[in-house]
Amino acid sequence: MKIVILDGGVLNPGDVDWAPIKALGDVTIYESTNSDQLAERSKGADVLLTNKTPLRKEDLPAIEGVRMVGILATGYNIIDTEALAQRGIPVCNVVAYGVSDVAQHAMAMLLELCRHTSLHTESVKNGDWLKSKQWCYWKLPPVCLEGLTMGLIGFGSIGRRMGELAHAFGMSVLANCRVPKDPPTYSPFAFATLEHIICSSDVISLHCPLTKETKHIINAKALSNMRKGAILLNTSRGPLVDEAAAAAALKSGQLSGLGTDVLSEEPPTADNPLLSAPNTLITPHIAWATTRARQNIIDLTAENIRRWQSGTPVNVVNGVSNA
Ligand SMILES: NC(=O)C1=CN([C@@H]2O[C@H](COP(=O)(O)OP(=O)(O)OC[C@H]3O[C@@H](n4cnc5c(N)ncnc54)[C@H](O)[C@@H]3O)[C@@H](O)[C@H]2O)C=CC1
Ligand SMILES: O=C(O)C(=O)CO
Repeated sequence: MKIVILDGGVLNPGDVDWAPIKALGDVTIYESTNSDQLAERSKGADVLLTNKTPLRKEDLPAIEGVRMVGILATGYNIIDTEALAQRGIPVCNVVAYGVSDVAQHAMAMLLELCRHTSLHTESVKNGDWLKSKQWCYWKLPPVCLEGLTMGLIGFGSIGRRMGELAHAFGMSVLANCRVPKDPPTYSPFAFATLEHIICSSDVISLHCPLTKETKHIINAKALSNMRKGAILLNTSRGPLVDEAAAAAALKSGQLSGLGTDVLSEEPPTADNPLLSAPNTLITPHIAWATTRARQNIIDLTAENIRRWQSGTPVNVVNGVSNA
């Protein structure tokens, strides 16, 4: 079996082990691949693996002969899954490889937005404490999470873990997802409509996939309906948020902070409005990138390929059960 990894460079710069995938056949690993290189590199491949290299309808002729596509990630918005389904090509993603990893990243941004540790460390190192007339000073008062409400949009693997972390910090938790079921045992917790979450949460954290329905789920209207001074967290996908509207809300104080690990374009262009927005933390899509989570992706992808090969595919996101 010939397996081609189109963009293995980010997933494995050398600190995790491709062995579980290499054990399955003849594996070729490319750092990254652009659309012009797709046809040549996919030639003869049975399995194509991509992390963020798009596979759109117009790319289908270039991947003629490929029998299975694996995404080295959970989110699969870079792939036209329907077009691949029409060709009978199953697309499998990696589920729950780094649930705590992503939730902890969202929580790290929330804590930084509430406790301002970097802001104050920078101020102290710049000499402000030496010059202070008082034994203590602050540039912004710290905020305590206990008693506040966390609104989760998306309550799958990561959203649920985020709910547990929020609960551990003494927050009430509201959650919205497509099919509300299996409520957690902690309290206070409630499933809620999107509208209710928008207007009743102190912190809103996004954990749903990017789809036609969720694009700009946080738009100017949603932002204006939020509590004054709410905090927004996005570790899912950049286009869930209308970035121009979010930047305006940060400038006006309608949002008191934004923590985002993702942007609408990655890498961003210099004119992205969030790059200059106040009270905004931006990390370069690294919530998933612990070594343990990246090794999990490799191990679970190998299992996806094995299951597909044996005729009992799992984690198929486009309904094609065999090829
Ligand atoms: N920043 C990073 O490094 C990472 C980001 N992600 C992103 O996080 C997202 C969530 O991951 P998981 O929790 O593992 O996925 P999951 O599939 O377990 O959960 C997704 C949840 O979103 C809900 N959902 C779907 N459409 C919705 C809608 N229109 N409105 C409200 N809820 C909706 C589903 O019902 C489900 O509860 C992924 O789709 C991916 O985009 C995932 C891993 C790493
Ligand atoms: O797994 C995902 O969806 C990520 O965003 C990391 O690649």
